[in-house]
Amino acid sequence: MLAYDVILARYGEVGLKSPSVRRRFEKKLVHNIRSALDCRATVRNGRIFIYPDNMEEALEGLSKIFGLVSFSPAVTTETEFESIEDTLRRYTDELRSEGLINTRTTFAVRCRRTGQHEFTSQEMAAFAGSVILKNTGASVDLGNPDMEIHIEVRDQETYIYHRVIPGPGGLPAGTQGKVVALLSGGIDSPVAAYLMMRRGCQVIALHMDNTPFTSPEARDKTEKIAEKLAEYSAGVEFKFRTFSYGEYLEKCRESGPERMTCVLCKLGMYTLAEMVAREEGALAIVDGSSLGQVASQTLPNLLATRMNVEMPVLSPLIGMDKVEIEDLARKIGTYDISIIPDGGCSAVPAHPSTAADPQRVLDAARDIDLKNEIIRVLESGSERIM
Ligand SMILES: Nc1ncnc2c1ncn2[C@@H]1O[C@H](COP(=O)(O)OP(=O)(O)OP(=O)(O)O)[C@@H](O)[C@H]1O
Repeated sequence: MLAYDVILARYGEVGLKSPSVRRRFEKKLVHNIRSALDCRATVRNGRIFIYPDNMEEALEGLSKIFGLVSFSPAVTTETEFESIEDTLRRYTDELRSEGLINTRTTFAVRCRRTGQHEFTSQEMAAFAGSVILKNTGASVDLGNPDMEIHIEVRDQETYIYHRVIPGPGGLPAGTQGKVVALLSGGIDSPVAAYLMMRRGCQVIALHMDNTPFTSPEARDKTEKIAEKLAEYSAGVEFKFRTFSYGEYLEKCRESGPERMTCVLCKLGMYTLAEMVAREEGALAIVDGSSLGQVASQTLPNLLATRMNVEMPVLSPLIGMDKVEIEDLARKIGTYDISIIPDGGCSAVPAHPSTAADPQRVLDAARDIDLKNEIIRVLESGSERIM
């Protein structure tokens, strides 16, 4: 492998902020990178320079740092024609031995420059191009090359790289405040939590354990999903709390209309989520609803299940198709855990209500003494797993 000594990382939206917000975001981004990789990292002129001990591990780690648009492992050399020529020769020798460049391939040099130099960017690109051409026999194609080789001249140091690895985008974790994310063992809610984390939120993941209506596998799965999500939270605490919810669900079945069991279950969840959010200093609730996907996610039911809460309930998947959600779940690594069979929930009635009438839901909530039941769930305490 090439003897890379630094990673140049780029950030997008952070760069659009006002100078003071930008400084705060940059600081957080660097803090998160250092926590993930345990290495030196600094910001200079709109780039983050990262000096890891283990390059491959670092590249893997950076793919989970929100706020990064892309990053490139690079070789540093002095801004002298001789050193650049020498380094380019070694660099392209290595590319040749990896089969990435040869007499049948085309390349282009892209040069960027900051600082005062006695050459222009075009002159440097032309110089580098002629070195590469001589060393590899590859030909130049500026319009549609097989490979781009980048030369970034920054004052007295020059960086050479050819890989530009896409980052996850978004905003640095921990810059947008806290949310409580309702996490089931299903495919959707982990993706919803991930999307809010990508927008910079700190997540308190909340799981209602529906034992005896659900199996121990359902809870174990959710714990594994939480562990996976926590990988995207370097530099920021990720909490996972579970509450025993089975007794409340039993009360819904006993004292509520059968068809409304799922609606009352969800109404209770959002009610509990809001109480936990107040305890945790969170300002919103996140769930994995996607309009019309299942019986509980019709517009009337979305309205009925949120009637008790004042905080915004954010549903980042609301307009997404199942296939899109599944693709994202695969990409972030939660899909394979979510599809482990767990037996589902045995409290679901044969014909769940798909268009619950708000007034009837409120009446049913009163009949089962929902608020007090949920306060009891809250007071019986949660298990903090992470
Ligand atoms: N046991 C639970 N604990 C915490 N949150 C839950 C639980 N069950 C459901 N939720 C939340 O309610 C949302 C809607 O759940 P519902 O069962 O209607 O849909 P779903 O398509 O099965 O969702 P998912 O795929 O996320 O499980 C979920 O996306 C999740 O955010």
